[in-house]
Amino acid sequence: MTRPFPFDIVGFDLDGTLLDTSIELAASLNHALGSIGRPPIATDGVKALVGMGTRHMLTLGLQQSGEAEGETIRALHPVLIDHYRANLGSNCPPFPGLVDAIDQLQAMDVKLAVVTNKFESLAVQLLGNVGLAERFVTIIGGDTMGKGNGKPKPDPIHEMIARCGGGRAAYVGDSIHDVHASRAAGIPSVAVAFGFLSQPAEELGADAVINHYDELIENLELLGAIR
Ligand SMILES: O=C(O)COP(=O)(O)O
Ligand SMILES: [Mg+2]
Repeated sequence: MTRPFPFDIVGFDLDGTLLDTSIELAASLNHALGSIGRPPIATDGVKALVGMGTRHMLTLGLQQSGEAEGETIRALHPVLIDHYRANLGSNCPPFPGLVDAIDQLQAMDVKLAVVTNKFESLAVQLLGNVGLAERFVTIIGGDTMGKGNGKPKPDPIHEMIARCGGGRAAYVGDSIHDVHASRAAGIPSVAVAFGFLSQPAEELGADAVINHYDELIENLELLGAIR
C-alpha cells in the first residue's frame, strides 16, 4: 500500500520559482532607469535584485549607477509598475515541469497556494494572464499582510495555511527570504536550483533542493517521512 502524500498544502514563491519573470522585470526596471538617464542592467544582473518586491529591486538597481534617494524612488516606482503591468505575462515561461508537478499534486488533493513579495494585485494579474491563477487556493502578495509583514516574516505563510483550511504545509522558493519565512513559520522548505539565486541553492539552508520540477514530489515525500 502506498503511503498518503504527507502534505495537505504546498505553497510556492512566484518570481524565480513558478515563472521566469526576469526578462519582464528587467525590461521594466531598465525602462524606469532609462527614464532618468541611468544605464540598463543585464537580465542576469536583475535576477539578483528580485525577491523583496519591486521597490527594493528599484532601490538596488539605482544604487548600481549612483544615488538611490527616497524622492527618486518615489518618482520612479510608479513608472516601473505602469510599464510592468502593461506587459505582464507576455514573456515569462513557467519553469520546466511545473505544470506537470502541480497537476500531480492536485490529483492527490493537495491544496496549492502562492506567497510572493510581489504586490498581490500584480501577482493575481500575472498568474491570470498566464492561465495559472485558478490552480491556487490563494495568492498572497508582499502587501497582503500590511507593510513590513511580507517574507521573510512568517505572517504570509501562516495566512496561507489558514486560507487553505489548515493542515501540514511545505513551501517552495528560490531565495533566502523564502527559506527564512518557512523556518519562522515552522514548515519545511524546498529550494529550486533554477531560480534567481543570489547564492548556490545548497547554501540557502532549505530542507531539500531540486534541480527540476520532476524532483519535487519525491522530495516532499522524503521530507514528510522524516518529520
Ligand atoms: O521581488 C519581487 O517582486 C517578488 O519576488 P518573489 O515572487 O520571489 O517573492
Ligand atoms: Mg523568488
